[in-house]
Amino acid sequence: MVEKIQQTLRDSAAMRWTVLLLLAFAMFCSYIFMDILSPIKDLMQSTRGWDSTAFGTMQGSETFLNVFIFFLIFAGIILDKMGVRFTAILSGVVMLVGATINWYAVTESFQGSGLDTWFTNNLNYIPGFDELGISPFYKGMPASAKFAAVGFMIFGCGVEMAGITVSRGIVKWFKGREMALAMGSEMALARLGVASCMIFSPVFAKLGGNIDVSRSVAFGVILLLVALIMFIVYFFADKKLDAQTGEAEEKDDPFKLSDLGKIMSSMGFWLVALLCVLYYSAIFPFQKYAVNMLQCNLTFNPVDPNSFWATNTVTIIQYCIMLVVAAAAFASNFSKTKGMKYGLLALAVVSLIIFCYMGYMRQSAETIFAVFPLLAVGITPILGNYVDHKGKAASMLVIGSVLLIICHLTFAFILPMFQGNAIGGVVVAYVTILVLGASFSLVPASLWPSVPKLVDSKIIGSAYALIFWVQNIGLWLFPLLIGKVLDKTNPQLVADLKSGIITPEEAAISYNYTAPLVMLACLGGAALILGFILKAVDKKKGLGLELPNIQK
Ligand SMILES: C[C@H](NC(=O)[C@@H](N)CCCCN)C(=O)O
Repeated sequence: MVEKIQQTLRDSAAMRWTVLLLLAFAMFCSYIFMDILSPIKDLMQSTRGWDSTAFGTMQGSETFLNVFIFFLIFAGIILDKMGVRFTAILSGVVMLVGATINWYAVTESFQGSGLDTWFTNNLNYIPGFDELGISPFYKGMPASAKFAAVGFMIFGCGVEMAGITVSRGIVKWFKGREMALAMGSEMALARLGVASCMIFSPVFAKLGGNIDVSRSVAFGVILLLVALIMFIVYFFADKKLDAQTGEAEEKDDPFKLSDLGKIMSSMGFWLVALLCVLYYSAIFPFQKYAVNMLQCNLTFNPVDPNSFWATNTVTIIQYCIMLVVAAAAFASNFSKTKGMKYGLLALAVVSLIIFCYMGYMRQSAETIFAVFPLLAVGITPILGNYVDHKGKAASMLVIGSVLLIICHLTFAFILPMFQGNAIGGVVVAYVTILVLGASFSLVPASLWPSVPKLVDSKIIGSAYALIFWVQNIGLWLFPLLIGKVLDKTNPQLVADLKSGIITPEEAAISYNYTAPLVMLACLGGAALILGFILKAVDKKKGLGLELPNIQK
């Protein structure tokens, strides 16, 4: 009997976790590309002429095809029909194609090319969409931003397809085993990707003293090539598993259009889906502006370019410290003794303090914001473990929403009060970002494992595709809205920029972010109300959201 169990690849823990590493590393690379331009919004404005509206429209385009052409729903069908390994490779190729277009759009060679002229004169609107005000292009949008948006739209199809494929891949390899931990670990690595891009994207853009934003994007493209290689290696491992088990791919859990009806009739599902779109709309779109928001609100004293703190060696040291924080916090989940656990946590905390101190000494908004996903790396698996053993998922959704509101309001009203106070501003920024990081661990760690409690296990794939689709509506709308609100609520700055009174460099770091931040806090408020409704529905209908995943 034991011999028979040992026969398949997934029965070997080493093999299972190696497969998870392949999938998670592919997602790590994709999350790096997703936010590659976020920490260099100011450089996009000063070197490519992308104002906040152009930046926001380009960033929001990532989800356009998923939302309006229903690509995510098709992705679910492709995943069912063709299986995990085919879809993984397809998503890798789609991401790479989109990213390459995106890269070309921001290169020097695009400037003045035939494509530049064509995009300047064309694609000023999409009939039908423009009338509704939902076009990813507009008249006057810089050609580079339009072409970059085309690439980012294609990339967006690939990355969301990869998201649902990786989730199903994890289920395939970990079902009945450490599935929640595997999902939490995959999310943690994805968050590390965001932290990495916050640190490295500006470094590549400013490498050698001359600014070239396309270098950062090229770095992201290379990583997506690595992601594709990871998926190809996964392909062979997965094929071997199927050969061993004799199973045909994914035939046990097919995606059917009729399943959508079943899912849509579940009130609990809708509450979670709406909470997901509201919460994530206040996080991912914010992530794209956060570095610029800090640049606009904090007073940075220029660091002497010849000093130690201005060198790339410091960047690498700081990144290594970041890895120590992540690894120590992550490993504490697996420690056998209390001494070991607290020792690792103490190491994580001390390293985090050193990381924050270095961010302050470097006077750079990007390294200050990097602690946001970093905290999520450390505590998402810890909270996932808590949900597995103690439950309380609905309560965690409520607490996460409360923290989200507090953080956005602090950024909006308290942080600007510290303008001119270099140390006070950075301390308030760090504390708020860390609390936001805790919120961003509480919600994902409790939201995603709650979905299987709301729908039949046979239609879980369709449920994730649908929830991602609903979420993508917000992820498309809010980057765009933030950009528009920024330009509308800073009319003097926009006018001064147009008339040349201030330079693009000055304009890029002088926005007042109060209005967009209040808008994001309102999203948190709506998520909080839904959280309370969900708790009440859970109590009344016995959905089991507050119960542990692992029943003793
Ligand atoms: C697991 C979850 N992933 C998502 O929500 C994806 N739809 C990625 C969205 C990113 C869009 N820029 C997560 O990362 O918590």
